[in-house]
Amino acid sequence: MAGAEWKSLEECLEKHLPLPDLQEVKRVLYGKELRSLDLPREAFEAASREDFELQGYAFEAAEEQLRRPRIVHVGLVQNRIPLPANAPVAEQVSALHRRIKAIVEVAAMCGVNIICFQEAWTMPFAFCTREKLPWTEFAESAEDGPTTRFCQKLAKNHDMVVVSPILERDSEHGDVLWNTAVVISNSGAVLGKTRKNHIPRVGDFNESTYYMEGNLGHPVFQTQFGRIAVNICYGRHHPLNWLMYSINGAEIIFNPSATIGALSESLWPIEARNAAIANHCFTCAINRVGTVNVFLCSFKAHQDFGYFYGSSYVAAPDGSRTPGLSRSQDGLLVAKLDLNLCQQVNDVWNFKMTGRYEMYARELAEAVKSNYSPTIVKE
Ligand SMILES: NC(=O)NCCC(=O)O
Repeated sequence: MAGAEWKSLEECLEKHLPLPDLQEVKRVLYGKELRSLDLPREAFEAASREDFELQGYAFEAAEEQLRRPRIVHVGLVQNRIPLPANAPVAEQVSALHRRIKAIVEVAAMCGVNIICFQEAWTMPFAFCTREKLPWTEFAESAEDGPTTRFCQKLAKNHDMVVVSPILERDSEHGDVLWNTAVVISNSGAVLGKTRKNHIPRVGDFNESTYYMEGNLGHPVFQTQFGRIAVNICYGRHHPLNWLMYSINGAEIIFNPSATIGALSESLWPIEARNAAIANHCFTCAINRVGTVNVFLCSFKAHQDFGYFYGSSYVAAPDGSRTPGLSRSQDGLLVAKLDLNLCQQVNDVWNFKMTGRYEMYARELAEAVKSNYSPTIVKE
């Protein structure tokens, strides 16, 4: 399995395919071609100084007579952990705050309205270890923890909605831990929070050791720039999880993740993109970068989690998608969306109209009963 040396699928295709073939391959793999965004030169200079990749693309929608375009710029951030996982907790968190501040400043230069960071962005992805300390020390209050206060400043200073996925400690309810995304309005106020509904039970992703299954359902947040929701990591394997955010009106669903090549890299380009198609909305898939292999873990087998392959991308309701960010470098992906595309595609494909939700609801209500017997027709 390739590590950092294999930069991206896109780079590989561009290197090896003759141009006419490349165009056809891209048409099939990525849908209609997206225009590159004309981002400011200073933004590229700052990104290069800070050593992260910057890419930008525009998704267009048809002009309408009665509605003006509903343009929003989203920013997706993927990053390594800047300090080793055995550095003091407070130093690791501060280093991550500094790193994200530098990237958000570039996002502001690019006119980003809504930015989302990777899953559990304030910590190394330590859930493979099954150890409690020091990892539980990274948990914070969603309402007024140091990271939320830090993000509130960013949001207000840059007039930007910030989606901040953290490990949450809920001290008002028995100190329970949750895998949470805090949504901070561009005014700087905490708009609310949403929690990861599905906990992985796969490989070394031993996350039920750390936090509970989300109990907040599928909230959608009305922001000044559009209605957004957050389907955290492993939730992307559950089509009904995406569906419920969409049923509640989400126009953009962020999917902050932490996943490794050996487990999921072949699923990655499909799942969020399929969710955008199936639900007539935009989806933003974000994955962290690099390895974490300095755990203080006593189980040797759990010391090296594998390679987090980045490759963050945005997909649109018409099935088109941006190229992925690098597999190996920190990055900021900026995408200009016209939210009118959601309704336009809905009117073409009609999945919301043709979906037989009432029938599924009735059948599912029966199927979850303990005395349910599946309908199998036999000779
Ligand atoms: N963080 C997390 O839920 N990872 C699970 C692995 C995956 O979904 O690819």
